[in-house]
Amino acid sequence: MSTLDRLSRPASESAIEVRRLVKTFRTARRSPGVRGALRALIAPELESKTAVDDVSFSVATGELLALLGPNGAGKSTTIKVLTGILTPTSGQATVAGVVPYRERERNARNIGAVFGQRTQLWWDLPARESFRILRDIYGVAPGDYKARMREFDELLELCSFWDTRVRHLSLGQRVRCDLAAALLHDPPVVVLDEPTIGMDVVAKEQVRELLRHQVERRGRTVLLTTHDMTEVERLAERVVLINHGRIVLDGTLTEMRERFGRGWRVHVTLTGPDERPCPPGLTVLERDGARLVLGPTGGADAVPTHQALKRIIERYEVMDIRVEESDLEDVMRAAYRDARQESPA
Ligand SMILES: Nc1ncnc2c1ncn2[C@@H]1O[C@H](COP(=O)(O)OP(=O)(O)OP(=O)(O)O)[C@@H](O)[C@H]1O
Repeated sequence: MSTLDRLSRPASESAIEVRRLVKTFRTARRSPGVRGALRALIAPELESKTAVDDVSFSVATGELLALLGPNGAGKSTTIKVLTGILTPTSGQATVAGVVPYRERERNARNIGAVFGQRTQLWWDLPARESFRILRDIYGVAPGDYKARMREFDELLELCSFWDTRVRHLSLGQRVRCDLAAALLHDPPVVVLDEPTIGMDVVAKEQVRELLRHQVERRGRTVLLTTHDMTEVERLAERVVLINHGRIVLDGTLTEMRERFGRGWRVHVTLTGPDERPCPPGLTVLERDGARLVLGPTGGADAVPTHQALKRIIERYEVMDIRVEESDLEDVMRAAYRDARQESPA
């Protein structure tokens, strides 16, 4: 599918469909010591771990979706099913209409994958050689290869290190090469598992810029996992939040803030201590002499912030006033805490 085809497709068509996906791993339980090792060898005691538990979501063509969740939530397992590395225990997944674990080769043409913690390049070869091998594997035409490498170099500044062996690249350089390699065959879908883990701020921004470019200009569909909330804020409009293998929320960033954010607070410094009751619709959350922290009574939507500010200024003699919104890190902390409380023991 060419970039032109992708850009002219209706945005609602799903590029990724995950329906009632379940993945259970069976592993041998090992008791400590030599006896335990022997027992595990002769009569292994198997235990089951359900990493993904009835997960359904879809990603529209040309959309960037962030798959979020705490450590061990089931994000990588979901991504591995989409790349065809893992076969689900039940349920199903399709990527650009192909069932990844049934048609791995066809799926490989439709999907580019980046695993921040692992490289897909040839460890002992210079990065440039890996690109040439991938070019031949995927049959990328020489003109396209040249044009794409030029574009990747402009966005990711690859040429200063692409003659270095992959094993000698720094983490940031290696992931930038991995990204270019994943996009070289122009796949309509890209999945990235923590692509910017351990990167410096400049390298992170380059990767984000490239992803934005891929979605907005190339019409690519991107599924991203990350623990970096700045990344989520800069790139994603929609998020799927999972915990213990189950979906906790599928919605926009605004919906996530509304559900898990603690809303806004107003920090006020008065000209002197003032014991008068606070204005209607507001509650004093903290009081320290002339300093007050006020919040809405009965949820963030109870009073609009501009009304709250007006009422505070009318009631008190104010020296300084500032509104504090809970940031995305706070929202995620609350979401993970909530999900933990709701999850099965
Ligand atoms: N091959 C495997 N065998 C057994 N258990 C596994 C296997 N792979 C993953 N798990 C378990 O499945 C659960 C989900 O793991 P997964 O790697 O999908 O989490 P994650 O959301 O990607 O976490 P993180 O943010 O730490 O990368 C974890 O409890 C993990 O220990």
